[in-house]
Amino acid sequence: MIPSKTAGSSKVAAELYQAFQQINEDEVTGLAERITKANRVFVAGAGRSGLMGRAFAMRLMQLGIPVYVVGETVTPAIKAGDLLVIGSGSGETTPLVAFANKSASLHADVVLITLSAHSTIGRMANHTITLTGARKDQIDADVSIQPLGSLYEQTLLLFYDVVIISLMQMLEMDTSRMYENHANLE
Ligand SMILES: O=C([C@H](O)CO)[C@H](O)[C@H](O)COP(=O)(O)O
Repeated sequence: MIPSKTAGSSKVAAELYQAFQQINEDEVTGLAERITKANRVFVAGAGRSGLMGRAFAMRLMQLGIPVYVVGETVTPAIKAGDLLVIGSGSGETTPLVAFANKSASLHADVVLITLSAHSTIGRMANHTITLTGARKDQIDADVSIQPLGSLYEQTLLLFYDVVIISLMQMLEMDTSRMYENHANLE
């Protein structure tokens, strides 16, 4: 579908607002609690979904939470007691299926944030959080004027940011303490 020339920004804002209204607050606090209970947090995702995961990992680090991005050279082995957070709209992206499988076999906690709760990763995860949006392969779906999985990826980023706010409350952290952990080699 080719978007019309008018009102693109207000349509994007409206569909993002609608997608975000579907988010259950219990899912936000539930993920925040899982993060506080985990020994370490591993964040995984591919492509644009992975970029949102990296942004989330940065904020977790600034909160003082031990966190790694899967695929980085300094990322160690996942173990029982750790948490793997996967952001995948399809829940079918091949390397992420392998990460979920390996983590589950090692008894790490696996959480998937997705559009597809019944996907391959959804069936393996200990917990699945379902967001609203268009899957990247549903190119004719009438869910969004944006291409591919953009609406899902934006909603994922905002969901991650709301989890950070919940963690700030739980850990009694404020933005000035988080700023102390901000990168200074940039
Ligand atoms: O980069 C992506 C693509 O541009 C879709 O908008 C996806 O985020 C990437 O392909 C990963 O897909 P999912 O695992 O299905 O989120």
